[in-house]
Amino acid sequence: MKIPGNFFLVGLMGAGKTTVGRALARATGKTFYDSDHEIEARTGVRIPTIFELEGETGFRGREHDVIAELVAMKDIVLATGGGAVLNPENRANLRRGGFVIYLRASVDDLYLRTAHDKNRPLLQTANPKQRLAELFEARDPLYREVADLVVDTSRQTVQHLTHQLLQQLEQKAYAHRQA
Ligand SMILES: Nc1ncnc2c1ncn2[C@@H]1O[C@H](COP(=O)(O)OP(=O)(O)OP(=O)(O)O)[C@@H](O)[C@H]1O
Ligand SMILES: O=C(O)C1=C[C@@H](O)[C@@H](O)[C@H](O)C1
Ligand SMILES: [Mg+2]
Repeated sequence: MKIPGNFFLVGLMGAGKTTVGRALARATGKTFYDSDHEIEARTGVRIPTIFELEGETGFRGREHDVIAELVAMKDIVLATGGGAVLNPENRANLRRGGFVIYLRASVDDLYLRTAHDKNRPLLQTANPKQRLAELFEARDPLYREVADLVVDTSRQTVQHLTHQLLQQLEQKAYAHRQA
C-alpha cells in the first residue's frame, strides 16, 4: 500500500531522525530530506562553523527558512534538526504540512549515540550528558505538542523501528489524511 503524504521526524540529537528517516523514505518510496544537511549544502560549511560565525540565532534563522520551504513539498520524509521545534512557526509549519513522528530515546541512549560525534555544537561542553538531560526536559513537551505519533527508540534496532513505523503509518497516516 502506498502511504500518502509527508512524514516529518522530530526528536533530540541522537534519536535517529536522520538514520530512521532515510530508511523510512527508502521503504515508502518517498524523497528524503534532512534540514541539517540542506543547511550545510546551501551554505557550503558544516553546522559548527555556522554556529561559530553566526551564533545559534543565525543557525535558527536558516533552519526556519529551510523547514518552511521543505514542508511545502509533496511526498517527502524530512528529518528535522533537534532544535527545530523551539520556533513556534516551525511547529505550526510541521503540523500543517504532514504527519509528525517523535522519535524518543532515553538520555543514556542519546548520550551513547552522540558521544563520538563532534558535529553537534550544543554538546561540545564539559558534561554533554547533563546537557542532553537539560535539553530533554525542555524539549520533550514541545516534541509531544507537534507529534501525531510518539515512538520509543531505546533498545530497538533501526531495522525494527522502520518496520514498526511502517505498520503504524499505514493505519494512522491514512486516517489522518481523511480527517
Ligand atoms: N535505534 C538505534 N539504535 C542504535 N543506534 C542508533 C539508533 N538510531 C540511530 N542510531 C545511531 O545513533 C547515531 C545518531 O543517529 P542520527 O544521526 O540518525 O540522529 P539524529 O536524530 O538525526 O541527530 P541530530 O539531531 O543531531 O541530527 C548514529 O550513529 C546512528 O547510527
Ligand atoms: O538539538 C539541537 O539544537 C541541534 C540538533 C542538530 O540536529 C543540529 O540542528 C544542531 O546541531 C542543533
Ligand atoms: Mg540528524
